[in-house]
Amino acid sequence: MQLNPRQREAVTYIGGPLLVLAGAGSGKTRVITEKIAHLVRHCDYRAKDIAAVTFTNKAAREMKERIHKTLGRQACRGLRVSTFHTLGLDIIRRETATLGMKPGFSLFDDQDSMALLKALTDDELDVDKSWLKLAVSKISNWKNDMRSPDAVLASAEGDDQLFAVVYEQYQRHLKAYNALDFDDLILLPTVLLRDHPAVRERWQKRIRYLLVDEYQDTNTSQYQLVRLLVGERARFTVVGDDDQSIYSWRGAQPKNLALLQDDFPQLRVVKLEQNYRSMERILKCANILIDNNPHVFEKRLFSDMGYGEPLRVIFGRNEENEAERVVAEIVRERFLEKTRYGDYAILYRGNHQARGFEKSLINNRIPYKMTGGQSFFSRAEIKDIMAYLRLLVNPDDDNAFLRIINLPRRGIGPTSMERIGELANQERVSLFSACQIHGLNTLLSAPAFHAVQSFVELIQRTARKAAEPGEQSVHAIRDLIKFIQYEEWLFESSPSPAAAEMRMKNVNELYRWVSDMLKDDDDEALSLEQAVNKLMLRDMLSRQDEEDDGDQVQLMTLHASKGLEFPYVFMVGMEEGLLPHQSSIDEGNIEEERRLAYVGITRAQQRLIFTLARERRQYGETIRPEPSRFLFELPQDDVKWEDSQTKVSHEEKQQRSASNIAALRNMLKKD
Ligand SMILES: Nc1ncnc2c1ncn2[C@@H]1O[C@H](COP(=O)(O)OP(=O)(O)OP(=O)(O)O)[C@@H](O)[C@H]1O
Ligand SMILES: [Mg+2]
Repeated sequence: MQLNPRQREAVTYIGGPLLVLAGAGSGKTRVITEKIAHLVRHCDYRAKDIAAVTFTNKAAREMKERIHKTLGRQACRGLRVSTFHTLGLDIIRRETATLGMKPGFSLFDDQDSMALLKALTDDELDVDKSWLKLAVSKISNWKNDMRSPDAVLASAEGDDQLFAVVYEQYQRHLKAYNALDFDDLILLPTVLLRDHPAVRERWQKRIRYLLVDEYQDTNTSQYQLVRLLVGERARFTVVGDDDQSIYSWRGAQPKNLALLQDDFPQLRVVKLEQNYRSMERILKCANILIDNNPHVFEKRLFSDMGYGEPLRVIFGRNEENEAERVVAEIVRERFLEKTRYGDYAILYRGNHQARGFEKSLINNRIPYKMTGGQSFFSRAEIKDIMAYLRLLVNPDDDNAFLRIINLPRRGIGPTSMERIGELANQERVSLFSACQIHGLNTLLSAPAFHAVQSFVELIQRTARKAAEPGEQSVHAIRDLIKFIQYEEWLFESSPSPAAAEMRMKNVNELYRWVSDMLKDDDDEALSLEQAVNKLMLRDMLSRQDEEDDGDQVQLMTLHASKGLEFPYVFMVGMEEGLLPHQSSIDEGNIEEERRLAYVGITRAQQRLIFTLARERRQYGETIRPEPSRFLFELPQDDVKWEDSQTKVSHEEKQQRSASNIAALRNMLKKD
């Protein structure tokens, strides 16, 4: 592939700081990878002198692969390609002594931070979830703005005074726990480099050239880190697009783009104008949409990939039907056009929207991969309940047994477990069988023995009921979850009631999922054993594929899709309240949502389909959402809305498409 003249200029210019400012798909990331190769091949740089920073782990992985392909693995040794946070962690790890930290620190995620804040405030204040969230975000913002607790305490007014006190305590406790939160990963190295000239010099020598992708999403402390790392020599290239700035909620400052020019007067700016990713029509729609936002920088973007087909808008009856229709579309195209599953991406605003799509893909046996957001089956609560189900269908499943024998707690401790284990070994039977061996009572304490007995009875009783067809087995599972008081256990063991509620919602979802399989109306009802195996297989497959992007439909949030591209894209949930998100509507922050829509649209290479639901369940009630305002901002000549005829004929169409899928599936099976 030939670089165009502007790209070549950006790649070969190493005389001073460089900013590449250009729209989506114009080859900014490409410039970064080519430039790394150029530095190693033609300039006096070794791979280990170079660091490249991207925004997500996935993007870092992809970038590394691209460079490996160009330079070969060997030549890439020591090259740092990572996210800001990983780079920060790297610096912290090597500088624990200067930082006055004990080695072996732990990292706190948002949930941990919330739990700590709750513990700190519990005695004196009666705080609710939204207060805690506000506290977390205030503290995060202060950290991103590099303001220490002391500085905040000195200047805080009104409500902020209380938050400042909490910030100070929170920070003290983190230190006592030898723990860091997410924002510390940037803040600590930044402060360290700022205050210790010797350390700063060491790192400036270590990282002789710095490249930053998605520069528009850096926040103040990240920008300071960049400044400190590049120092006076200012050997760096940053690339970005102000129209794709979508992280203001994490303190990202698109104005950092302008700031760069002030801080580095010798900055060279290169603009790229050709988009090599998308068909012209897709690009036109993206450009027209984003024109509704005010602009600081003038940018043009054209494509000569051909005009392409119209963008489409598809309606689902409800959210389930929306997911079914997307999957039907994929199945149909794959059959008719011989496309690959891996060519499809389903993009949504929030992770909670993914569930229905996962379900529909699984039901149709379509491989998929979910990026970011935790996949359903890796959640602890799902693993717990799955372990119960596995034990019901296979009492000899020792792993399942071990997971749940004392969960929820029933007083069967490690000593008892050891004894049961020894007995099982001795008799060469499974743990569950060992629990039924005469003589176990002499090995365990009386309470532990009784607990084991009632556990065995519970499993046997439920397994008998669950082996009956349809309704009966569904009830058996429902009764089991109630009987073990799993919900109460979640509330006891979760960091917050909100977390417990969310986990219980997942459990209910799994329950609904299994029930549907057990009492399928079209004679396809599965036995519990079949259902459990199907789910397990799905789980194993998805784990196996965690690292490799095989031929799988990609599921991710719009935020996570930044920088990526796919031949066929579905932007789902195109409704007021979802995109733009309700909280942004309330806060009047539509511009950021529009940029998010722009990011989504510009991921598509050949085909783009928007979907939405006519009805959606939300907090227990059914709402009838309005189509997203962004759909109306597109040039309507280029958008084909699915005709919204009367409901009856609409449903007829649904049925027809459902029976079409069944037919297609049968044909594919024969393939
Ligand atoms: N000169 C070129 N000739 C042909 N294809 C190119 C050229 N430059 C880039 N491309 C291709 O265009 C696509 C988009 O490039 P890239 O991902 O680098 O764009 P980007 O500006 O980083 O986009 P985004 O803003 O979405 O991150 C990639 O498939 C890339 O390989
Ligand atoms: Mg990019």
